Amino acid sequence: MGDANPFSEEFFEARRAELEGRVGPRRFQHSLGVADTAAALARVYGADEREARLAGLLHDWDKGYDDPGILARADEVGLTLSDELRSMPRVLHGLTAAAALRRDFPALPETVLAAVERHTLGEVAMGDLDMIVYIADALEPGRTGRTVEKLRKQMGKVPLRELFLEVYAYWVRLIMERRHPMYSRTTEIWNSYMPEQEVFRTMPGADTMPYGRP
Ligand SMILES: Nc1ncnc2c1ncn2[C@@H]1O[C@H](COP(=O)(O)OP(=O)(O)O)[C@@H](O)[C@H]1O
Repeated sequence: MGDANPFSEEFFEARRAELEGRVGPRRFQHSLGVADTAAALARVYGADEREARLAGLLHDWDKGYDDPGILARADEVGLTLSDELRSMPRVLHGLTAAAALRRDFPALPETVLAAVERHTLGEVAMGDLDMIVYIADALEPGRTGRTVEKLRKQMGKVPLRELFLEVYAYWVRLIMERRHPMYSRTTEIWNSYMPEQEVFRTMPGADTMPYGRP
């Protein structure tokens, strides 16, 4: 089963049914919305639709755990967490899901697992699929609000990376408005997409990871 072709309809349907038992009904509907939105974005931006649909379906695979549960899950799947991440259980489900899915379904491509892993906090040097799932998580039809509606209208109209940065900035604003703690690497991640950093990276002899290696 773990070796089944991850792009078959059987695999998708089996994970869909399993997901329904892992998360509540709203989260399940959200996941289906993210799968569809990610596939639509992949079509528009020239990425692999099947990978996008699958990563969208699986991104909240571990969202059903409560705070102590997700910390236990992190231990169970062998993650080594910094003290900071251990203090932020709400951001861990993508990291644990990627590790658990890699273990339980070894045929899943790393590109899909990376998109699942990065869907909450983002990362430096994200690929198209990573950005697509990050955006789809925020803009699937179940998400509401003026900013979401404005951003949704930009799907397919602005370059993928521009849309990703708009969505990332929207999330950072939300976290600040809600007075939630901000992951300390958020600035590093944001800066890595700024044009100044791109220029820096292309300079001969420049360290391509000026903020240190992950
Ligand atoms: N850079 C960040 N720093 C701290 N918390 C974050 C960051 N990005 C997202 N979060 C928080 O992580 C939680 C889970 O995010 P996510 O999985 O994307 O959203 P959702 O649960 O709405 O699908 C949210 O509470 C969000 O505010």
